[in-house]
Amino acid sequence: MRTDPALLEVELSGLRRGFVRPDGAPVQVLDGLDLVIAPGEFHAILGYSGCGKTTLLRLIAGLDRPDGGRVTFRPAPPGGAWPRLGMVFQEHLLLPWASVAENLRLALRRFRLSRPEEDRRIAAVLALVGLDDCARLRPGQLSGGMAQRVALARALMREPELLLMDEPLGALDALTRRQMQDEIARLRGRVAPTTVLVTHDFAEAVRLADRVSVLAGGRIAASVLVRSPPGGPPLGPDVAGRIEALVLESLARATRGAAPPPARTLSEQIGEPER
Ligand SMILES: Nc1ncnc2c1ncn2[C@@H]1O[C@H](COP(=O)(O)OP(=O)(O)OP(=O)(O)O)[C@@H](O)[C@H]1O
Repeated sequence: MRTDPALLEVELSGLRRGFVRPDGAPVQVLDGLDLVIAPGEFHAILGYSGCGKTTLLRLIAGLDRPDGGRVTFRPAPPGGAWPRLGMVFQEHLLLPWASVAENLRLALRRFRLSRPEEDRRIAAVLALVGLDDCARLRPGQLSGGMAQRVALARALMREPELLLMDEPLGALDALTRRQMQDEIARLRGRVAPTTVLVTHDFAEAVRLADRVSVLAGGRIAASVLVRSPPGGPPLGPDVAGRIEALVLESLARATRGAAPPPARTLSEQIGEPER
């Protein structure tokens, strides 16, 4: 486990959030959810459509408030502030009339940096996502995969302590999606803030994450360790397959209301010596 004190830990304790449907019926989306996201961990949240993944991400981002429970960051940001966030959504949300570079510059607006420092950061982050030549293009001139790379670059511009991604590859075709998974895995070798990825796709979750948590019935029904330590080498297809099966089984059990106790180590989960 990485112990860099600069990396952020996120603890969610007893989180509750409910809504009232248009027909007046109450819906309790999160119902006493507990979860610890370890410092520097890439944590995937997996669950069926409508189970509350986006609701959870919005609470972690501070875009919404829980009805009960709390979100705690360690180390605590000074003055009770929220940590520096980077967010990526299914849609790239780039401004169509602005160039790639200007879209990235807008992400820095609040930081009041000098123009040369902004230019330096824009060039560095475009190089990081492999789009050095695209600074002057507009979003309409980019492919879907390129636009999502710019969205990722924009999230990284702020040098986030916490990177939150809500189905970032959900709008891409299968081949581009696979390419972008490789791209995210490559980036992870160079930039590694604590990361939460929300996805429907369990193969993607297992491919990218250090830990996969299954959200069902308003709580974390199972939490499966995939890589130990975080950011470790990719799994062989055999181990990945067994972990995918474990995640699916957890999801099926949770749907039946029978949650397994959370296993702690890779070896406990799949019966292999930990690497
Ligand atoms: N502001 C709101 N008002 C009323 N209901 C809401 C609100 N936000 C979310 N919900 C409801 O809460 C439930 C969970 O929504 P949420 O978007 O968190 O699910 P999700 O797991 O992210 O779904 P998907 O995978 O389809 O994006 C849904 O039934 C949704 O209709």
